Amino acid sequence: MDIMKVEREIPFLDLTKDPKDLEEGSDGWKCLSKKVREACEEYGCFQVKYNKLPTHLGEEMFKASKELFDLPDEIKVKNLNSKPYYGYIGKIDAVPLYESLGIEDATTVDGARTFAQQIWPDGNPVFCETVNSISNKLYDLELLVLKMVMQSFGAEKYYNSYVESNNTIVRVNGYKAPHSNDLQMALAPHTDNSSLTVLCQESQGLEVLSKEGEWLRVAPLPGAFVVFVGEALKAWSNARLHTAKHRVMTNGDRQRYSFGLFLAPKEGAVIEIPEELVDKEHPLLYRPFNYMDYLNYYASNLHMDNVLEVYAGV
Ligand SMILES: O=C(O)CCC(=O)C(=O)O
Ligand SMILES: [Fe+2]
Repeated sequence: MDIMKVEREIPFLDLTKDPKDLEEGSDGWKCLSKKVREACEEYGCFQVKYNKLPTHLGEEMFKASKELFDLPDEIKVKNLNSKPYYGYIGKIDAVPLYESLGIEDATTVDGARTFAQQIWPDGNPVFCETVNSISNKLYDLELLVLKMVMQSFGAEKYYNSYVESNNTIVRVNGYKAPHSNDLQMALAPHTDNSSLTVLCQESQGLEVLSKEGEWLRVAPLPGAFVVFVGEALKAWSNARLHTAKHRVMTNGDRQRYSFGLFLAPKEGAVIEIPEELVDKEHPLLYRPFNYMDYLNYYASNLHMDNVLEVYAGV
């Protein structure tokens, strides 16, 4: 008899089951918070179903993404930003299929407009509307995850100031078709530098490295999102939370699209581990550090593994 190999998967959490689960302090909420924290500790990520986000919004976003990536290169490169990883990324020899654009403060009307005016002479109001609505929903989901994690660490008093010291950036990713049957590395393994990332992939390709060193495929479930812990929140948590390396592998003749909302510390924000997360079993691992200085250090040391440990480790 054949023994079927069951593929391991990252945790899946359904937030749409019972509306009471999302009532802060309810039993359902406490139970979900525990699961969220455990997923962030063990995997550094999880898939989640979240009903505040109607599927048509995701479809509109993918349609807009396709139009964006069909534009000539000389237009796309107009998406400039002085901060590293906030603007156009592409034409990288190691990952020639990958292209990405960044929309800073995508939750605000001004943020979406600033981006759209870089790309379209008329500022594409329809695109702005789509980006604003979707990023606000994804932002709500990130805040929910952040609150659950902080509460379960008994560190909820830091929630408001943490939220205030962060802003958002949407990255829209396009991967050219590899035109090969063999899987190609479309995006190299990395961890995100954000506090949290919520990602939506239109088609398969995303893989996550487990703590056991196994690449786990993440299936694109309809209406589901992938939440990743980023280096900023890992640092804040005194490395109680894990950051998972992930990559994109593609083959065939189809382009691939994804987009993500990154919650990340603002310019000037300092990451400092709260005393609630330091004890005998969890000695202090990082000194307080300026996030943007860390990000610039990261950008100029791309060959380095464990940049956070090197930059801020004590
Ligand atoms: O396209 C994907 O599925 C992954 C994108 C990603 O990891 C990123 O933008 O940081
Ligand atoms: Fe990523």
